Amino acid sequence: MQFTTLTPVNVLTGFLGSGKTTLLNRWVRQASMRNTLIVINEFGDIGLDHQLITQSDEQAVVEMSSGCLCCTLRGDLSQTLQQAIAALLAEGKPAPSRVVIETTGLADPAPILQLLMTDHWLAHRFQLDSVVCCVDAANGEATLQAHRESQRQVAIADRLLITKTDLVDEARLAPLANQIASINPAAEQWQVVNGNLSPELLVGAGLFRGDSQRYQVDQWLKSASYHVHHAADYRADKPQQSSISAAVGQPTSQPTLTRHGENINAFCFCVEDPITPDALENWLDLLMSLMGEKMLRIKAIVHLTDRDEPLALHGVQHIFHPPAPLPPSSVNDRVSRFVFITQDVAPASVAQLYTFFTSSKEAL
Ligand SMILES: Nc1nc2c(ncn2[C@@H]2O[C@H](COP(=O)(O)OP(=O)(O)OP(=O)(O)O)[C@@H](O)[C@H]2O)c(=O)[nH]1
Repeated sequence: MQFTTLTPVNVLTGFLGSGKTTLLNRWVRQASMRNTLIVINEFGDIGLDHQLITQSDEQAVVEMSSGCLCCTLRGDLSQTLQQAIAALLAEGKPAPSRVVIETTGLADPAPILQLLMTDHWLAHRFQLDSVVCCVDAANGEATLQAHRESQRQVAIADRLLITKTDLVDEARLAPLANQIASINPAAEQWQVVNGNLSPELLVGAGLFRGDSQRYQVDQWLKSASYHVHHAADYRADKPQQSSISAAVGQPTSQPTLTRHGENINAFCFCVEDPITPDALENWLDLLMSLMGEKMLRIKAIVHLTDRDEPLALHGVQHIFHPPAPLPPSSVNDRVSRFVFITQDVAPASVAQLYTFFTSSKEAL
């Protein structure tokens, strides 16, 4: 896979009224956002948000209304971008150097990420750079309790912005910050008033940074932010978890229990020895077919028995991006690390399925 020519895409999500448009308006006015194509998805025939974006010659704003990108408009994203880019070129303007997609407040961002991986035209031209999620400081806690979409938006994000912090006391911010960190421990958190935040903090969460021309494996995977489960601890001959996973300083492994009884789990599964390609394929295939809907996001650096260079994997629900080979120098060891963000799937289920395929491989 060739990363260098792909245009970065930032997905801006967050529940209804959480401050997405306010942020976008400030964000795209920054000099570093020149030549950005903004796609705004709104419900209803007469969307308003696109009118709230200050337009200039340096940005193009296109609106996708009458439906939600995560449900009914999936096929339209590719068409919308193709038309918008063709229109820019016809006006003698350059193709965009970045695309920002603002979702509806009720959107599940996972299908939008899937689209970027599966749509042939999109996948060959764009790569996900970051998912930015706004969480309203005043309503965020209640919204998270009540709305599954809001939990999934937080769980899948690379950057979590607590917005409207001018409306609440410091004392109310801490519980919300803890709540969203328990759902998504690896995402950077920032507090924002009226969308005022440096644009540099919102971008650059992808595996490859075009501006630096390098792979940023640690910043992308952030495996150290998660509670770690080791494959060796789940072997049939070793029923007890070792003390490694209970080491001091490990993030909590407590799932975040929502009102609907759904657990968001964010964890890292480590495999010390290189994995056979068959075991990897069988394990991931079964995971996706049994639990795909509940796999919000998977990122992994994988070492296989039959190749020296590590592979980067990125999956959303049932879909995986084609594996990207990385230069061996981009990692420090041969440990495979899989970061999972799941809804209602315990780490033990993922680990035990892995054990099944690896310990019984002679029988397969
Ligand atoms: N006090 C305060 N109000 C804010 C802030 N950010 C946004 N708002 C207000 O909150 C309301 C909703 O903000 P929007 O930016 O439209 O939120 P949105 O997420 O785009 O809303 P939808 O498109 O309806 O989902 C607006 O009235 C904003 O002016 C903030 O930091 N402080």
